[in-house]
Amino acid sequence: MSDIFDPTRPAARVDTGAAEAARLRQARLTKPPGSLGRLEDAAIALAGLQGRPLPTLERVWISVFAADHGVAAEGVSAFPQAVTGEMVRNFAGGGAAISVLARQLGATLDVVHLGSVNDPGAIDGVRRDWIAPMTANFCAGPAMSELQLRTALEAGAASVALARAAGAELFIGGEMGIANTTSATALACALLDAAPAELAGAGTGLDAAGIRHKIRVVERGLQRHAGAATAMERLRCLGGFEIAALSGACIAAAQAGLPVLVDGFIGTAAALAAVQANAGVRDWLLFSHRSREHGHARLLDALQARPLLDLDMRLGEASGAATAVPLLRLACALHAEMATFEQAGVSAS
Ligand SMILES: O=C(O)c1ccc[n+]([C@@H]2O[C@H](COP(=O)([O-])O)[C@@H](O)[C@H]2O)c1
Ligand SMILES: Cc1cc2nc[nH]c2cc1C
Repeated sequence: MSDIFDPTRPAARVDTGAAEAARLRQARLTKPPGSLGRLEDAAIALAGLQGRPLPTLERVWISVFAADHGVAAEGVSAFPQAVTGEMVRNFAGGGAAISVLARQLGATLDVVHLGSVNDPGAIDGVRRDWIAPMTANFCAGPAMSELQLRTALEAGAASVALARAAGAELFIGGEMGIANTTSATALACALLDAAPAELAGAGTGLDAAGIRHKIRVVERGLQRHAGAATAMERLRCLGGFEIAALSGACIAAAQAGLPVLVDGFIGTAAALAAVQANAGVRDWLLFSHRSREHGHARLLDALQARPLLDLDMRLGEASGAATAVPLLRLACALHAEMATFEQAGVSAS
């Protein structure tokens, strides 16, 4: 495999033989066929993705990418921009939601700082892959230069390479970036040819007037970048460093044959950009939850994705994906450890 990250290189093939073996096993387990519902589907899907009839999820890797957004200057978030850099420290210090969830899961938490306005310098436990303090305000020009987009995509691919080297069986990408729901909304509108009012939501907690203002900001961005015709160009003009890193991670994981569990609204917008750039990526994506963020359901529909959970979460940081891991682990354990009708001497239909 080449070391140079090429987003257009095709995704790996899913092992349909392993998935079929898992399907046959499910039919022989001591339960009415289909009675474990989507836990059965999850085990079968993971078997195909991991290329073995008995999938496991012992080693879970979580990368959280953090970056600031120039569009924050338009007053589109309920929180100040300084929070992005402050939360980077909190991730590494163990006090953020994802820090707790990762500890509970025994998962690796990889924190990647791509840029924030209050540069804290080196922080223990944070990988610094600095691009710039923030993106440019997309109302005024492209959010990223071509080099910045490439660097951000590669940051995601580099995290996937680390996950693989650590033997990860599942990759989870998360994000932190004040104003990034505005970026993700603009990107999603461009990718889906949707109106901002259909996709814009409260983010960290805007009121109705705040959401109306956010819609106008997204409209200005879309007008400014109406000429962006490809998924990657839309990502460059309207996205963010952490969003592009998530897209790069989805693509690199799919190319390497590592399943990805997608998080919330921002993660799904990044995944959609990845799939539009490289269609085979879709096969490698599992969807964890439906975020409370208004536009998430529409994004999930566009990807024909049915997430496992619907808990009104809207935090980001990979928190929704991490919360779904215990369910996936239960699906694997049921699949591997239940007795068959034959073994248990139970009469089949
Ligand atoms: O993941 C989600 O669905 C989600 C929904 C709303 C907000 N967030 C988080 O909130 C931040 C962005 O919100 P905002 O209002 O500043 O655009 C960013 O750090 C995200 O991780 C995340
Ligand atoms: C405190 C805080 C934590 C977050 N984590 C992800 N997005 C966030 C936004 C805020 C404001």
